[in-house]
This record gives sequence, C-alpha cells and structure tokens, in this order.
Amino acid sequence: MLDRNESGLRFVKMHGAGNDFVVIDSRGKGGPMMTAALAQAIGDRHRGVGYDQLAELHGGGTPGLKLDFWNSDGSRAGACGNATRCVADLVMVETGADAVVLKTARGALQAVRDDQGRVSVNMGQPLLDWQQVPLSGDVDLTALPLDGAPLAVGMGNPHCVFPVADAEAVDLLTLGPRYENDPLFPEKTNVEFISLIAPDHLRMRVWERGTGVTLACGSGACAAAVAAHRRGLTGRRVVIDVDGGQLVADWREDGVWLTGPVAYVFEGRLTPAMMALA
Ligand SMILES: N[C@H](CCC[C@H](N)C(=O)O)C(=O)O
Repeated sequence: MLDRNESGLRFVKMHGAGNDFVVIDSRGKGGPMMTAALAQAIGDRHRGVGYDQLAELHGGGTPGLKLDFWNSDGSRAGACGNATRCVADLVMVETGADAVVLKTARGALQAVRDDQGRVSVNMGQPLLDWQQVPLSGDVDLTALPLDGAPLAVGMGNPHCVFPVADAEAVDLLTLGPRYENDPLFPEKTNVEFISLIAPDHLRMRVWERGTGVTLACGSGACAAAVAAHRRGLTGRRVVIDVDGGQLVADWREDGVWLTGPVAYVFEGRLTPAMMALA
C-alpha cells in the first residue's frame, strides 16, 4: 500500500460526456513513459483503474505540450477528441488561460473554453481519401453488403459511420466488433451508428476500436457530423445525443470543432506493484 509519504505515479481521472480518461502528467520528465503493458493494466476496470482512453501529457516549453492516447487494450489512438478537451481544461485551469494548443499525432490542436465551462477543440479537417482513413483500397462503401451504407471518415483515426433509421435498435455488441475488424479497415476502425432527429440534431451510438462500447466519442461525433452532412441529412453544425450526454460538432472552414462538457472525478497514485507491470 502507498502511504501518504510514499510517491507513486500520479494520475487524474476525468470524463467528457461519460467518455472516461486516466490522465498522466509526464511534463518535465524527459519524455513519455507509457508502455502498452502498463496502459492495458491501468485500463483493466477490475484490477486497474479503468478508462476508455489514457492520455499522457508530456513536452512543454518552446516545442509545446504533447499528448499521446492509448486505448484500454493497450493499443494507440491517433486522435481522441474528448480526452483532448479534458486535458486542455486541465492545462487552462493551471495556467489561467482560456486557450491552449496541444500537439497530438493528429497535429497541433487548438482548444478554447466558453463561458459555460464547456471546452471546444478544433479536430481539423476530415480525411476523406481512402488512403488517409485508411481503407484497404479505393472501395465504394455504399456498394458493399454492409447494413446501412456507411461512410468512412478519418479524423486522425478511422471511423465508419452508418446512418440508420433508428440507432437505438442497432445490436452494437454484435455489429461493433464485426466492422471494427473488417479487412476493409487495415488499421481497424471505430464504428458509429447515427440516426436523424432534426437537420441540426443526431443520435449516435458508438463502438470504439480498442475499447468497445463507450458513452461518447468526440472524434466519432466529428466523423458523424461530416458523414451526415455529406449524405445531405444535416447542416454543418449538429448537436449529437450520445449515451453519456450531448456533444456539438461544427464543420467550419478551419476544421471540425468539437464542443462538450469536461468533468474531474478523482486523483490518485499508481502503486509500485502497478508500475512494475510497465
Ligand atoms: N474517445 C475518443 C476516440 C478514441 C478512438 C480510439 N478508440 C481509436 O482507436 O481510434 C474521442 O473522444 O475522440
């Protein structure tokens, strides 16, 4: 057991609309320390802390703050909109600023806080070429025998978005893993089912690559907004009802802006026994 004087690796548990994160601060420590084995151990909801994504903040100074993402199965994620919003809030609280730039595999992402305490991040322009999503070839997904004629959208990570009549009725536990692992997606994919509530309002349920069913997915919300707009279902700005709350995705000239709530849950320290699993 850790006593009060013993040091351990500190973390903060946060969530954005129920999409939950362990945030590890490795600033000023000579680089990131996370390994796939440790990420997986911390991600275990029974033997570890449990999370949808782990976000490790590192770097700082002139090169800037950097953010890496891990899924609970120990795989890496190139983008995570909700964790970016949460960590941006954490940094803004610390600095007193109301804007911050975080460098991710997706690029340098700009985040701002509004007067209701919600945090927005510019997730960049969607990647729509098959090589960039990526898909395994130049295939027209609408011609495939996949239910609901999906659209593939890259947001720094792959998404397969199925517009369906009723997202509520979808068997997520069967269809999610089926499409996640379809050979059409060489890096696997996140899977979203969306249905139209109004031209500025969608319902979305999500199966995340490397994690499973989650209560919300920020990059998925961006991909859903892009897919729905391209299908002619919605305008460029949509409110998206997810299992854990509401997100807003707004496809602007400078990229897809994702807005939503952030919440702090607890702080903790990982024991040496957990760290030994690294
Ligand atoms: N929850 C995240 C996305 C995680 C994506 C991850 N599951 C992947 O492998 O791409 C979000 O808010 O954008």
